[in-house]
Amino acid sequence: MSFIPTLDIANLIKLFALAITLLYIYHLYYQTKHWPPGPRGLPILGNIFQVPRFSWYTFTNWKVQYGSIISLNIVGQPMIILNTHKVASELLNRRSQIYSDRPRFIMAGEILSGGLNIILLSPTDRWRRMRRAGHEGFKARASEKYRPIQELEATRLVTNLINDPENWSNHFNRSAASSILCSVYGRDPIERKDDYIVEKINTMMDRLVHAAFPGAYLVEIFPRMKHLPLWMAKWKREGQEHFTKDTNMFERFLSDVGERMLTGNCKPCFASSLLDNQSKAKLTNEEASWLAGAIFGAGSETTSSVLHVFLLAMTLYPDVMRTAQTEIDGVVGPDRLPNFGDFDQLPYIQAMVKEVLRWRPVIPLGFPRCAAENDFYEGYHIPRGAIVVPNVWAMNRDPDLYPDYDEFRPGRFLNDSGGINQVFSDLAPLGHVTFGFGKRICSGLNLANQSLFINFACMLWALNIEQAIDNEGKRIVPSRTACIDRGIVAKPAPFVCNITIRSNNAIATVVEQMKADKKA
Ligand code: HEM
Repeated sequence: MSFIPTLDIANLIKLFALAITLLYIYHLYYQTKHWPPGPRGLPILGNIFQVPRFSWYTFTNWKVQYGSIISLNIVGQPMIILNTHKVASELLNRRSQIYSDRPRFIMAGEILSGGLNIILLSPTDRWRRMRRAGHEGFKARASEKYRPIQELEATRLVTNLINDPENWSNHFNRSAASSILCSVYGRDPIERKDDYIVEKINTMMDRLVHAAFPGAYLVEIFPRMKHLPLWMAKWKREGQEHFTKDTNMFERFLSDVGERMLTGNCKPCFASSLLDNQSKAKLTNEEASWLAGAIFGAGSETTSSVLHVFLLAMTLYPDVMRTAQTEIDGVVGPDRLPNFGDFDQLPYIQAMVKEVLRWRPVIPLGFPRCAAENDFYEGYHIPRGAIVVPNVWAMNRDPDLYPDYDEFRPGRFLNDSGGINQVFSDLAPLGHVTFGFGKRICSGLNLANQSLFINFACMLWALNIEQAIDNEGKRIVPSRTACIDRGIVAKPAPFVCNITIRSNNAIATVVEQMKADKKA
């Protein structure tokens, strides 16, 4: 009897499959040998099962074990995690010609957005033209023209919090959406968070985030599927239908602004300056429409999530709240709400904006980049096509820059004479890296900073925020860490707190201010 299997056709196929698998594993091993260090994964599947939800915590723990740059293999797709300012600054700022690309999102970027969404675009000529137009609209000087809108929205937010404090989360969502919608499309403030336009754009953003999620669509793993005929690919058919509808919607929003401009009935807004400068900016109608729509999507949920973080910080750090209120009371007094004229005299509130963004970054893993070429960093190979993820959470908690990193302490951004430290550190000039890096740093950071400043100042002028008390008279301390991960944006898990008015005079002043705003 022979123990050597006979080489019939079935055994030949098995042998062939085994050889291919071994070759593939060897190829992967050879390829990954010079990658940055990282946890050992499974053959073929790599580290896919080691990347949990809220993965910024895991990546930050791995920093201790593997260092400032880590590599993972996600079913053959290399992923590089940047854990320190030094490595992020070197790659994303200094080598921006290699690292300004985004990973390819076929469903989200190419089918649902038709290659028109600035956030998902590769650094092509189209991205450059859109980016320039976005910069013109929201650079520091240009953002100042949105200050009246932001002051008005801050008063509205305070009014809503006085009238219905328990619904603070909805008020934050409405307020952020309204403020950015007015800035982008010059619309009147929206009354409800489920406003028609807000809902439409948010639904589109949710669809994009869902589509970009790893594993949501097979076409991301097998890109050739993109070319399947429509009758064979329901997902593609539906994606294209959404794209057509969204494009029509954005074009309608823009043409509506154009019509209001003709009748002299349009407030200055981003869309109106886009239309004024469209030919200079060399944007087609489709491009201009998508740029305005994407900007609303990029700015609304992010800003609202930061307001949630602010409330959590105030609930956990009453001393910080009182220090801020003392500053505001000294500068503003009891008879009017704070406004942007107070900006320079409120350095503690400016520092608070930085600290809220640092303490709980609402995009803890930034927005992914992609290596456009093979590259080497400190002897490690970063392969072309690798997804590059800046671990913003870890950087904002760098113990060398922020020794007590888990504490909410705005004072870290003040100098000895109590003024704001304009450049906190060469590695994190803004004091944090929550707005991203290099050529793709957030286009709306000036608008966002302004909005946070005026909202914090007005809320703290009018309101006290305290821990709620339960039925047994005990304080309800919200979790410092529990959060909701919405795909890219993360915000604190729901919590209760007590929001009360600081004085009756404040109510009267807010009511008067609202009346004046309505008249205007
Ligand atoms: C506090 C609120 C905000 C945060 C935390 C935030 C954060 C970010 C981050 C992390 C990125 C990716 C940067 C990178 O790749 O390095 C980004 C991109 C972007 N943000 Fe913001 N953002 C906020 C508000 C806004 C606002 C209000 C606007 C619009 C007025 C805006 C418009 C954009 C745009 C257009 C991009 C894409 C830039 C590109 O890919 O070239 N963001 N933002």
